Amino acid sequence: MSLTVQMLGTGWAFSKKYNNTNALVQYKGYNLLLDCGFTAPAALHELNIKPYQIDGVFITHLHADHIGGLEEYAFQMMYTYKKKPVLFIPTTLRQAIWDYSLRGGLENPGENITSLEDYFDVHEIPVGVRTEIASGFTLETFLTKHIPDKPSYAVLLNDHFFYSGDTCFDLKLLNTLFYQRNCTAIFHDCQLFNPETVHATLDDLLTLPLEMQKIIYLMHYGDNMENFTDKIGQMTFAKKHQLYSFPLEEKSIY
Ligand SMILES: O=c1ccn([C@@H]2O[C@@H]3COP(=O)(O)O[C@H]3[C@H]2O)c(=O)[nH]1
Ligand SMILES: [Zn+2]
Ligand SMILES: [Zn+2]
Repeated sequence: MSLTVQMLGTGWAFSKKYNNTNALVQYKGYNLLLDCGFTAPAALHELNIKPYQIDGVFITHLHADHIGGLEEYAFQMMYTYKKKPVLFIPTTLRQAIWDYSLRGGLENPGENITSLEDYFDVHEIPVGVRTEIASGFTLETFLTKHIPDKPSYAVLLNDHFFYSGDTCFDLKLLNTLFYQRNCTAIFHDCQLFNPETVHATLDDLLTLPLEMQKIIYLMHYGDNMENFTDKIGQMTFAKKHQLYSFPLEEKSIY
């Protein structure tokens, strides 16, 4: 079986060219959306993908380029398609995503709509626990070094496909993924300028061994990406809308 990835966008938070870095991952017929930023509804429309074709959404953290499209998604699914979508949310983000991000727009006391569960079939994901989200499809989260005291998570699918979300350079995690967990694909955020702020810089990623670079796909990059196409070593720039396919063995938590 293969896992396929299609990036709805590959840009940084302020990109005006590449959309938000959000990904549609398909495995055994299950469509998982990794993050749903403010450009995601338009990006899905660009790909002629309807909201109801998504089987579940996973959220890495609460920045708008990762959750800003959830209000439209929630309203569309409730009022247009009359379906309750699945939301996979790291346990530590479950209350905050409602109280501090979605409640203002989604709460409707007059209709007794007062919680995240009124819109979503909510599945909390405990960090570091390999969780089966669909038959043979497992998801495991890692706390990333992004904004101090604001939890942000990376995700590992079926032990082999890693998606960084937003993180600073974390050599220890990358070594664990590559040498111990035998990762075969690493989609990683990449800040094209120095010094490091709250994302891994290209210069830091270029210090990685070449055999690791060969499986790294760079995303969450600036609009000046085209100035760097010959400056990324053995790594690859992930491109918006391109389909990437990775063979995966079946995984179960049993
Ligand atoms: O301490 C901070 C907090 C934020 N920021 C910027 O705001 C952006 C928010 O989305 P993002 O996480 O994709 O990227 C972040 C950075 O571009 C920053 O440079 N330093
Ligand atoms: Zn971001
Ligand atoms: Zn962020």
